[in-house]
Amino acid sequence: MKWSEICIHTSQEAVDPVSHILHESGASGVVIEDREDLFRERETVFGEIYDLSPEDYPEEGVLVKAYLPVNSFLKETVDSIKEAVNRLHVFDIDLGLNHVTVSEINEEEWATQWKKYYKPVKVSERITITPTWEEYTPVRENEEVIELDPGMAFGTGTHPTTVLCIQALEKHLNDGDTVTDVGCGTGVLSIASAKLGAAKVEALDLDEVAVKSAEINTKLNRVQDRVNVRQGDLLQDRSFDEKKDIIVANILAEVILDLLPDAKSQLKNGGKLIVSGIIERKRSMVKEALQEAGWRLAETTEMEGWIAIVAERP
Ligand SMILES: C[S@@+](CC[C@H](N)C(=O)[O-])C[C@H]1O[C@@H](n2cnc3c(N)ncnc32)[C@H](O)[C@@H]1O
Repeated sequence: MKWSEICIHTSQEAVDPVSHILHESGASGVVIEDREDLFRERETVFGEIYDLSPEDYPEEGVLVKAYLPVNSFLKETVDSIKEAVNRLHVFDIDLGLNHVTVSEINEEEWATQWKKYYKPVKVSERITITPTWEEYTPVRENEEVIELDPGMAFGTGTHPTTVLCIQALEKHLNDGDTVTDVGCGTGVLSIASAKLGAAKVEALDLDEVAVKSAEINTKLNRVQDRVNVRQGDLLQDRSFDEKKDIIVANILAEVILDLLPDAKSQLKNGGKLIVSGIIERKRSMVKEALQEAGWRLAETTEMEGWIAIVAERP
């Protein structure tokens, strides 16, 4: 997986709200570089001497840095961070230079760093996701564990949009259902579907790196007999003749709108469409499009500014 560093040059006054915005946007940790730290009197801990280097600090103001995974949501995430920071003006908060830069982190340097933040996570009542390098023993009777090696594809399984989709699958998927996972990334939603009882899952993604990753992960989780992974664009792959009980798509709002006509023709009567990847601002756009096309809205859920919608085929 690739990571981006987002660096916001701001004022001392804005450090807390800016850090909060970054955390809310999914950053695993925030680094604060404040020049005043160079001159602050400090206590030493067990004889440790703080040796701060002035060149690591800005001439004025404070740098607040955070790390975000490079994925198809990165641009949207950065745009919404900028918007949220700009809105702090409304509260009369001085934003200082308010200069935002985004840069990609050298993967090798970062490779060992980010693994520290990626631990087993319980994402729903039944599903826990754990990276392959962590030892994890289930603690509940009906717990299902998904082991993932995200590599370069999207989907550590912990992004709010993925979590919302897994929770929706847990609620709406019945034993023996058939599922199509559009934009499967690491295959996390296909694997979750199989573990929750799906009889057959078609997983597709445009990106060949994602397809490889999903193939590896389905084998790792021993569900390859029920999950068929292939490279494909949306639902335009006509080889999926059989109508499905569920279509799940964690893609951007605009792509979801393109998907609606095909989803309708490829779902059984009463079949469910689970979509996420929708930021709050685009919630009504997607809802209106679904309603106009006759879909019945069954459920809308929200996590950290992201929305998931479950709709029933008209
Ligand atoms: C946000 S990721 C979701 C990955 C995974 N399903 C999850 O929930 O973690 C979106 C995925 O959709 C794929 N994608 C984007 N547009 C697509 C399209 N038109 N057809 C198929 N896949 C697409 C991307 O390559 C990416 O892997």
